[in-house]
Amino acid sequence: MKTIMVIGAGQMGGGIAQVAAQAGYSVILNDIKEEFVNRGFGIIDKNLSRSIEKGKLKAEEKDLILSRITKSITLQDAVSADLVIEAAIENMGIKAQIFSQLDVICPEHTILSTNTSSLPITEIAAFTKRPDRVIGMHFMNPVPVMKLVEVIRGLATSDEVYKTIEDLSLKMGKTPVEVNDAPGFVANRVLIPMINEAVYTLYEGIASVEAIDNVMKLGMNHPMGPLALGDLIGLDTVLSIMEVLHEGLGDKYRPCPLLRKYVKAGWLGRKSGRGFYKYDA
Ligand SMILES: CC(=O)CC(=O)SCCNC(=O)CCNC(=O)[C@H](O)C(C)(C)COP(=O)(O)OP(=O)(O)OC[C@H]1O[C@@H](n2cnc3c(N)ncnc32)[C@H](O)[C@@H]1OP(=O)(O)O
Ligand SMILES: NC(=O)C1=CN([C@@H]2O[C@H](COP(=O)(O)OP(=O)(O)OC[C@H]3O[C@@H](n4cnc5c(N)ncnc54)[C@H](OP(=O)(O)O)[C@@H]3O)[C@@H](O)[C@H]2O)C=CC1
Repeated sequence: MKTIMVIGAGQMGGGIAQVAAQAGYSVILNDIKEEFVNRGFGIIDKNLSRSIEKGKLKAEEKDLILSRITKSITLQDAVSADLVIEAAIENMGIKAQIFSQLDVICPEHTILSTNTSSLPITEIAAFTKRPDRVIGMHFMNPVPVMKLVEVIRGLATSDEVYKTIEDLSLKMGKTPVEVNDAPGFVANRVLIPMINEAVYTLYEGIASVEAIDNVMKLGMNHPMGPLALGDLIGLDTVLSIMEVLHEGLGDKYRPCPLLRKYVKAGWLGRKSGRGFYKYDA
């Protein structure tokens, strides 16, 4: 495998492109508009500069890593990809469109993977004529820091494709863990209801934002509180995942009305400058 195309240059796509380039792969970073690709590229540049300041990376290595990343605003560029990692927004309609187009554009050998945080891999695979070459590759946020990749087979995913993705995850410095194709997989089936429950405690006036986060940080040794973590993930993404859990697993996964309200207000967390906390632009 030589060339990896990453679709979606948001916080996840940017992070995935960075670790793939650091692992020595040629990377095509794609988004729908040039300004989004440039924004993703800029964050990678900043992350690498920070690593240089900390003495963890040599200055010349940064240029080499960046030179491996090509910017793209057309899906047609997937024609030269051996692997695609899709990290566009958490929306089945958009993913369906992307996968059906990729299936036409990509050569036969290309593996199509998705970083979806909750949507069924089998359903995404069914939008292609190569379901055996479709797989879930679920990175955690922030990608350069977090070790886990959940690897999720669809019903038809081949053993060869699974093994390739497992090996690639290791080459990217990650630890792959195999999980089954079910709503939210493992990570988000366990994590996101906790965040939703924290929003309910706020909604019901049980404690303030800071108090809720302090309880979980100081009481459970979590590196950040659940509301701050919701802001980091993106409240639109948290809501989308809760909706998938609710639909697939029943009423106990009902999204908190306050979460819906924040998303409707455009308070999406760090990426929009406001969520449960306020952030500098
Ligand atoms: C929704 C899904 O589908 C699945 C998910 O991803 S769920 C979310 C999973 N992620 C988590 O749970 C994250 C929980 N939080 C944490 O682990 C930590 O708070 C954190 C790593 C985000 C920040 O750690 P911290 O100690 O508070 O801050 P800080 O000292 O600034 O950063 C620690 C390191 O991470 C790096 N870092 C922090 N944020 C970063 C980012 N966005 N990109 C790259 N590197 C980052 C820092 O540079 C620093 O690196 P060094 O160790 O090399 O110095
Ligand atoms: N946030 C998280 O903690 C995690 C998220 N994920 C998953 O990763 C994926 C991306 O999430 P995240 O990076 O947080 O989201 P972001 O909103 O940060 O980024 C998504 C990017 O995809 C772009 N995009 C939208 N539609 C298309 C399209 N048709 N083609 C190409 N690019 C498109 C968006 O552009 P625009 O800005 O115009 O919408 C945006 O730049 C989602 O599936 C999410 O569930 C997985 C693990 C963790």
